[in-house]
Amino acid sequence: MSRLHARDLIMNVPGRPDGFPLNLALEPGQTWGVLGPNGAGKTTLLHTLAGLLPARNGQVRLNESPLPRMKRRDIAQHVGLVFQERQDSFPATVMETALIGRHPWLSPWESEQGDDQARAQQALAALDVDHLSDRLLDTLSGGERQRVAIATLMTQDPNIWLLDEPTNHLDLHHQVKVMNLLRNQAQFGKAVFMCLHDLNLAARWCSHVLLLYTNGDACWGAVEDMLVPDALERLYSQRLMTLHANGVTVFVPAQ
Ligand SMILES: Nc1ncnc2c1ncn2[C@@H]1O[C@H](COP(=O)(O)OP(=O)(O)OP(=O)(O)O)[C@@H](O)[C@H]1O
Repeated sequence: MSRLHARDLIMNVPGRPDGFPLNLALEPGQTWGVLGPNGAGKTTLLHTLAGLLPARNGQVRLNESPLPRMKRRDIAQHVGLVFQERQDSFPATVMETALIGRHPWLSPWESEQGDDQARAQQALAALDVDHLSDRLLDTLSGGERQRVAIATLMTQDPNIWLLDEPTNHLDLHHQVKVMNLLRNQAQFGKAVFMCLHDLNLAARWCSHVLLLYTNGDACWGAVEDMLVPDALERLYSQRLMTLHANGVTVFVPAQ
């Protein structure tokens, strides 16, 4: 089990005042949704939590160790990140890409073993891309590539999963499949923290929500306390209609 803790964290969004410091811990079993308008700092926050960007103030601690004092490989054994944008510099097959997830667990000259292959195979199957194992990544559709990226994170098997808009490019069936998979991972002890633009996915699949405002304000808590129409309308500068169907609350933008 791992715990990632943002302590008085001010992320470094260029040109923006400090805003509200974040004090939150990602605990095993939790599924967090980070919501906010374009430019609010969601990606910046994810990269700061992964130790890829320095904080302007405050700290990110992994099991009480400040991230900047840790080796990248040690961080990668606990924390994994699915990026919003991917640049694949080298031609690689789907299987080779998934196996990159094992690198934090291998010594520098060690190659992947049968167990690593089995993990990658299992992850690709869980994301319905195992039939594409031998295909070059740059021949895949957007949704297939997104599912390979999530399978690579699953192959890495960190305790803390950070995902930047994991349902980007996915059809409805795969949105549901991926959100179920993420929630299952949390139920097995992972902590999941993901940026989302879809309020309804957050409402149905997240246990906790962080609202990030463009001016640096932030608030967070249990999903039922955070997804209230007034707060969401202020967040997006957009009027919403709230509907109830089959015991589910649905938010729809008013015209
Ligand atoms: N290198 C940079 N130089 C200048 N501004 C930057 C840089 N990187 C990010 N920003 C700005 O910081 C702000 C936050 O960006 P970030 O990508 O974190 O937003 P976001 O909430 O993830 O947005 P989106 O919903 O559009 O993905 C944006 O206004 C962006 O233009």
